[in-house]
Amino acid sequence: MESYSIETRELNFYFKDFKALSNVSLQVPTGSIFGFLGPNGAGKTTTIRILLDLFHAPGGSVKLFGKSYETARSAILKQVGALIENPSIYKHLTGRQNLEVIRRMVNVPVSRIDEVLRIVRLVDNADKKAKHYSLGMCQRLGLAAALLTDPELLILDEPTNGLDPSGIIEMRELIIRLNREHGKTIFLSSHILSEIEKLATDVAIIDQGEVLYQGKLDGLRQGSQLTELRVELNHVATAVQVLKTGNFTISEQNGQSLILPIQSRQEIAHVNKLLVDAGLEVYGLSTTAQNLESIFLNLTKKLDQ
Ligand SMILES: Nc1ncnc2c1ncn2[C@@H]1O[C@H](COP(=O)(O)OP(=O)(O)OP(=O)(O)O)[C@@H](O)[C@H]1O
Repeated sequence: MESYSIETRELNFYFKDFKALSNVSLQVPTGSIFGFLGPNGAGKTTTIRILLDLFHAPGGSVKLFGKSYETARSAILKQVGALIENPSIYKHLTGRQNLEVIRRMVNVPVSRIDEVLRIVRLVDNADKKAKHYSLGMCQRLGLAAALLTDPELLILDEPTNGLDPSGIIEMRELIIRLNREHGKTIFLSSHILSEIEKLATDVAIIDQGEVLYQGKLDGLRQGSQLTELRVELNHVATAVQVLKTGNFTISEQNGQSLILPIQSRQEIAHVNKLLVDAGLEVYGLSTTAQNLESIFLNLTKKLDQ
């Protein structure tokens, strides 16, 4: 049986009258890099705060390593390292001194500082003041701090946010190394599909507080029967109106053609008939398999309709 480092059931969360999370149930397999993907405002940070016991979701349940915070709070927190957006770093101290401040709080041997500096590849800059660090180096220092206790699970909220391309690549490689070489289970949030796609073994997609998909990334591709239909015709604007009236969603349009997701061959015939019956001239109909980006967009767009 698969074991889960994180398991939540039916998490609901309100900010006053606003429902930020709706029945969020997650299962994060031990050993996975689990991508928690959703647009801005989807509820990722709120979920992460609940996972770290910073917010409480009444009625729902949160288990980390099969234990709940009510009975095993300190045992759980010893096994979790977190990086939530920008880490708090004393800019007037060096990287090493920053780690020393935290080391004393978490009470691990001094030798661990060199170990984590090596893991995040900051050894050469360890004695520079943090005010001279790039954002990517600050993020890696934050991760080094989270690694001091050698936790089993890392929870990272948008760890590549704001980084330049080389910082993004370094952070991505670091996350993969932490998973493969150091055996960490990694839960990481992002609003960028291509980021998650390059890293994650498993994924959950959240939008407007609801989990829309959960499972392997490949399952998302295979599970989606959707393909895209490109229609070339004479009056695109009129065609858009006709198809919207027929309950189709248009994903793209330009002067000569439009693109819409379709689920079956019958829908192709139906689209064609609607357009011809409306007096339009259809010059071409062609289908392509949807890429992951448009599967994601379609999933998250459905809720807005
Ligand atoms: N303190 C708060 N008070 C009221 N509403 C809030 C508060 N914090 C978040 N929200 C709202 O709850 C929803 C979920 O926010 P959350 O920060 O969890 O989203 P997110 O997926 O992490 O987005 P982002 O990537 O933009 O941080 C959003 O609509 C947000 O505006």
